[in-house]
Amino acid sequence: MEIGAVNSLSYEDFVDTFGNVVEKCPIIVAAVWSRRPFASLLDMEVSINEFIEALPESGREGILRCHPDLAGKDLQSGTLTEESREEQGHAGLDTLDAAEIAHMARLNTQYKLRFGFPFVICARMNNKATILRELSERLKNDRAVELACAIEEVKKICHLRLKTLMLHDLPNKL
Ligand SMILES: NC(=O)N[C@H]1NC(=O)NC1=O
Repeated sequence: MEIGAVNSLSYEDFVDTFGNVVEKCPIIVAAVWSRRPFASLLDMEVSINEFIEALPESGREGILRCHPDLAGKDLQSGTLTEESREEQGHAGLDTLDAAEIAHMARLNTQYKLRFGFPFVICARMNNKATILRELSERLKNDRAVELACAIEEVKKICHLRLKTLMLHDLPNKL
């Protein structure tokens, strides 16, 4: 997929196509559309990241709050977005036993009580063991450090979603 084809998309098609590169936050690509033409996919990704970084703290927290819990109720009830389902499946979170689900839920709850947003990590770059380890470790962070760390994970998820779209899904969509 050529960046030229992306640059020629109407904002409706652009948002339809890239709306979930940041989970349930289509407003981000809707805003970034006006920064076209992009020189490359990387240029578009940089624009998304700059937009996120320019948000006030409440906006960055809001992005995190749009993410589903890992191995949480959306996974159990089949209501995850397609992207999130694939990512959580890739990390093996769809094959946890009851004790592991309960353990993850306890840590997720502890994390949310401490920070006021859900634990976010790039599932495709992890597995169940590293996710549990990171969840326990990051619970010890200061709030500001943790917010920055979680936003970096959002950027990693966005990077892989963009790459997947450009390599596989986009030729079928456009
Ligand atoms: N909570 C959380 O990290 N969710 C996500 N991580 C990821 O890779 N996909 C998600 O939906």
